[in-house]
Amino acid sequence: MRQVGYTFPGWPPVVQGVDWDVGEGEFHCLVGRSGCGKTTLLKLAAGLLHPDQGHITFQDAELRAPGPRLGFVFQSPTLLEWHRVLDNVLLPVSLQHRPTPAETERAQQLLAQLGLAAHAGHYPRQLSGGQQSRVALARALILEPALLLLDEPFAALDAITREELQDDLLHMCRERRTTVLFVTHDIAEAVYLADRVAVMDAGRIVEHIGVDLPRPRGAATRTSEGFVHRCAQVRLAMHMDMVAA
Ligand SMILES: Nc1ncnc2c1ncn2[C@@H]1O[C@H](COP(=O)(O)OP(=O)(O)OP(=O)(O)O)[C@@H](O)[C@H]1O
Repeated sequence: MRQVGYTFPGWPPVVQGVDWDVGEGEFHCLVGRSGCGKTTLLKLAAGLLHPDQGHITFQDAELRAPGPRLGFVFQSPTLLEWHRVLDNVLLPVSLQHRPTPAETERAQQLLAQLGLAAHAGHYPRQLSGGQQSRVALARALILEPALLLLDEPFAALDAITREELQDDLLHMCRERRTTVLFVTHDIAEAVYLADRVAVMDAGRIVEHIGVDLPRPRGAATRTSEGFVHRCAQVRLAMHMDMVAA
């Protein structure tokens, strides 16, 4: 992104002067206070909104090509209640053509990887919140997106389920070398997941913080000195030290 800006008509600018480079296969988290413009920036990245200043370019040939090479996971799972879990996962395929046996097999594999093999024939209302979030993740991955965009996908979950899903997400994305932009207001979540954390304030990215903690990450990461140090660095960039004072 180069000098990207966006203004809703009749309102002050929501995103201003954003420069953001995301390398192929990297995991970037975007943190910031409520209302600072994170979702709007993610929608710009997804092409759901178009910048009225600056530009966004994809160097990855797959993303430049036409077609759905981009996956999106929203804060609520947004599953279709009248479709079974397997059909929800296959929805992006069904919108294009009747799923082939190979695609159905792939959906089943994704569900199995996310611990949901036994739930393929269930309806969303028969699942817990965490299970529904996993289905939404499988649906976003079914077309093997080169870029995955997630907007606070685990915000409504309890702490343990959330940590499990963070590990699932990391594992699935590393395996596929998916490039990820993940919006959260949870600093620990951002540091645990990311290669880089972008800190946003009042429509601008005020700092990009590299997170060089070793991978694969796990329980030991969350209590390591490096992790605590990086969290403190992000807090400082968000001026949360002043709030605490
Ligand atoms: N359709 C709209 N029209 C006018 N203003 C909008 C519209 N959508 C969002 N805004 C404003 O843009 C600003 C940024 O909103 P955005 O949803 O991007 O913030 P956010 O950082 O994702 O917030 P949160 O963490 O609470 O989800 C807010 O002040 C919001 O009121």
